[in-house]
Amino acid sequence: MPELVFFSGTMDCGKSTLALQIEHNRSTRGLQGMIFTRDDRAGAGKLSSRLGLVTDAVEAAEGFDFYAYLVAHLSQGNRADYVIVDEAQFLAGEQIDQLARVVDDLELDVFAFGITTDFRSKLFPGSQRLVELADRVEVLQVEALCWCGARATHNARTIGGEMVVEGAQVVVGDVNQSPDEVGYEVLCRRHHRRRMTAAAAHAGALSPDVLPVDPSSLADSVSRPPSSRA
Ligand SMILES: Nc1ncnc2c1ncn2[C@@H]1O[C@H](COP(=O)(O)OP(=O)(O)O)[C@@H](O)[C@H]1O
Ligand SMILES: Cc1cn([C@H]2C[C@H](O)[C@@H](COP(=O)(O)O)O2)c(=O)[nH]c1=O
Repeated sequence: MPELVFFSGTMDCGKSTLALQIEHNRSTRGLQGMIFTRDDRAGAGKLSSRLGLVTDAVEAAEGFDFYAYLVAHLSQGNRADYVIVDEAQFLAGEQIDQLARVVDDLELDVFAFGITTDFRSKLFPGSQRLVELADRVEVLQVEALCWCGARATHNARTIGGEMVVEGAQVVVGDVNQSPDEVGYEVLCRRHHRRRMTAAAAHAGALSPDVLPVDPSSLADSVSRPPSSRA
């Protein structure tokens, strides 16, 4: 049975790499895929991974009709055995409905890849509809890590290393940006809630406010046995 599968995770957890691997494994066995993306960092009509791999893709801009495109493609005598869609979070809900129809009526597997939530930890419209409609939701197993070492589950938007919570839902960008650019950082929920990025944690560690203790009293307490301390 063909399936609509949503591969989800935070930014930088390997979704585009997996999309390219699925494409590679199937195309080397003679299958023909249709690859779509929207607003990839590498530019329009590209599906790119941070490992350096990139492939051409059809840019599924606002208003693009997946079902009509594939029906036209097939009825012109072209082949499509499966469909890959990257950056699926950016799609409209109705475009995800079209992908479900591609699975059910055209009987093609559709593999969609995207982040689930935005920088405010709210669902993107495309991801919401995928969670509602997908046959399977697969959370990527190569976990991205928060600076504290816990599994990263949330995406923070940063300016100068500080987490921001105001702004447009869609701002194309990357992790590890220079401090003056808008960037992103993956965090565990605890640190996303506290708006504590790596830079904020580092600044806090260096701040004299973190340990409001007189250094001389510390020296005093370690030189005396615990029983004699106040
Ligand atoms: N220099 C590197 N060496 C090994 N793995 C890397 C390197 N750079 C990035 N990666 C891997 O690539 C992943 C990001 O892959 P990518 O497909 O671009 O992520 P996503 O599409 O989920 O944002 C990182 O989590 C890491 O596992
Ligand atoms: C959290 C968040 C992310 N984005 C953008 C930033 C990137 O261009 C993509 C995610 O790409 P990746 O391959 O998964 O790293 O989404 C955004 O526009 N708004 C957000 O809140």
